[in-house]
Amino acid sequence: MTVKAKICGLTDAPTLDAAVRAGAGYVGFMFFPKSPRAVRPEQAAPLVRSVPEQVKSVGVFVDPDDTMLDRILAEVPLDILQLHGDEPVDRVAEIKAKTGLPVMKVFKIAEAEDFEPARRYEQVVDYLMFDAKPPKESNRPGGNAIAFDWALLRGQSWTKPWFLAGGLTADNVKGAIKLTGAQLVDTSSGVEDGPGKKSPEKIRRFLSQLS
Ligand SMILES: O=C(O)c1ccccc1NCC(=O)[C@H](O)[C@H](O)COP(=O)(O)O
Repeated sequence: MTVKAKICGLTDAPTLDAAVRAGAGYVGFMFFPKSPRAVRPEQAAPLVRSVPEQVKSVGVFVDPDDTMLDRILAEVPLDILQLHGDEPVDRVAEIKAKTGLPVMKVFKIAEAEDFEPARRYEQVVDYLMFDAKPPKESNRPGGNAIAFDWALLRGQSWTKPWFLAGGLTADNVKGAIKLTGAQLVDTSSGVEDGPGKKSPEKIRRFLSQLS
């Protein structure tokens, strides 16, 4: 199976186009206002509508309430909801039932025991994502350009598809895949010239490493 990538934190048509043309399987849009990659619903809507059917549009949320989900989903035709906050398992199940959309739950990893909660969510979610635990000083739970110790994933098996995320770049993604066996990878900072400034060239370089 070819490894598929999610390019996260897209905010404009040129970089979305670069990701789609270079073969991204998933494209991500940030609905966390403190993120340097945040998009407003009216900004995201035309971008998501332009995405071809074979590429999945992922909305990234941090502990969203129903009002926020209703408002954004009324405008933006997302395919998958990525939950990047501290959503408990029953809230994740509620969001999935309420929206009818596949959900991806993110687990922030620094040591082996950080995988344990994922076992409780496995039956409920459609995808898992393993990302690095954010540094204490960060004002966001993801998109921090930090990798965790990928060796922690060795020997683990999961019943749902899972993404490897955190600090992935064109220079390290091949090694990360080799070490972990990941079939799905995610990057944001690694394809930027600065926080929130996606680079079409870096997106193409990253995706070229997967073929
Ligand atoms: O990217 C953000 O600003 C962000 C903010 C709050 C929650 C999640 C966020 N990003 C989600 C992603 O899926 C990122 O791609 C993932 O954390 C990896 O980021 P990076 O280490 O920058 O590649």
